[in-house]
Amino acid sequence: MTAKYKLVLIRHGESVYNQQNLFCGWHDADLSETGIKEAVAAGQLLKELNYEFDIAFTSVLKRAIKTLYLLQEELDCHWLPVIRSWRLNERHYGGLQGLNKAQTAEKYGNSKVKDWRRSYDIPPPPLEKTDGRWSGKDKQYQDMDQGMIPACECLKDTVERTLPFWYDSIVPAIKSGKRVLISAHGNSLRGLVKYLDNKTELEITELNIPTAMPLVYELDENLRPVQSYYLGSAEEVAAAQAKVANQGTAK
Ligand SMILES: O=C(O)[C@@H](COP(=O)(O)O)OP(=O)(O)O
Repeated sequence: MTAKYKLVLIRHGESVYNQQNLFCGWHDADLSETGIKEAVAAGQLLKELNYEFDIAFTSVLKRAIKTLYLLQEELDCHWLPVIRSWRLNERHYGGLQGLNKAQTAEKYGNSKVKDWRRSYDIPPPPLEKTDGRWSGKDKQYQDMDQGMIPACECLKDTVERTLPFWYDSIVPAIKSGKRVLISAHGNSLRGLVKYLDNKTELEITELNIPTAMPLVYELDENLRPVQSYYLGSAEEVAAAQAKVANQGTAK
């Protein structure tokens, strides 16, 4: 198989919720100081390696939008068309949003928290519409059909709302020869990786995506992966992935 297209995926830099080890989901957390530095470093790395883009896609959450902006800053490409969609948002973490991951594991057990975080089809507990954390009150979603706003999502739900955007907006851009950058989230990207790599529901439970490490997909003419790799050393990537995996275990 010959690679025809290159696609770059990146999870945003560390957010303040990541820093405090809180479930974030659709909560619009900002980048932490570390997250800003991580995004700048990722942009510098892309620049050093001569990456250039023609279009970018991101979510409607500021941690992904600001990460993209910082990459554009380093790549000197603020002219880049940027398409934002709620369909690239993080998975909705329902009633877990705002709770500490390690404390939740102490309360419910590591295995339950791993099911909530990494299983394909086990959803976290739902949020009630009366809950102050209900996403329907956030400005981003005022024009959206309120019936589409999730109370919680498992990875399967996330994949089901991300893939229409992949097919309708991202695929045409790639096929027209545009070099595409996607700045998104741990789980919206896990869903996309599951789809691209055709991973099983079991395999995807062991996949963790680190913050602000560019993940390159080389795709053939049918957009099937020829190869994929992180930019950065294998040790660094493995350590960052292990750190993400361990966030959900009781301390
Ligand atoms: O919602 C969250 O807490 C994290 C992912 O959490 P885990 O599934 O890794 O617990 O999302 P992100 O920081 O990528 O937007």
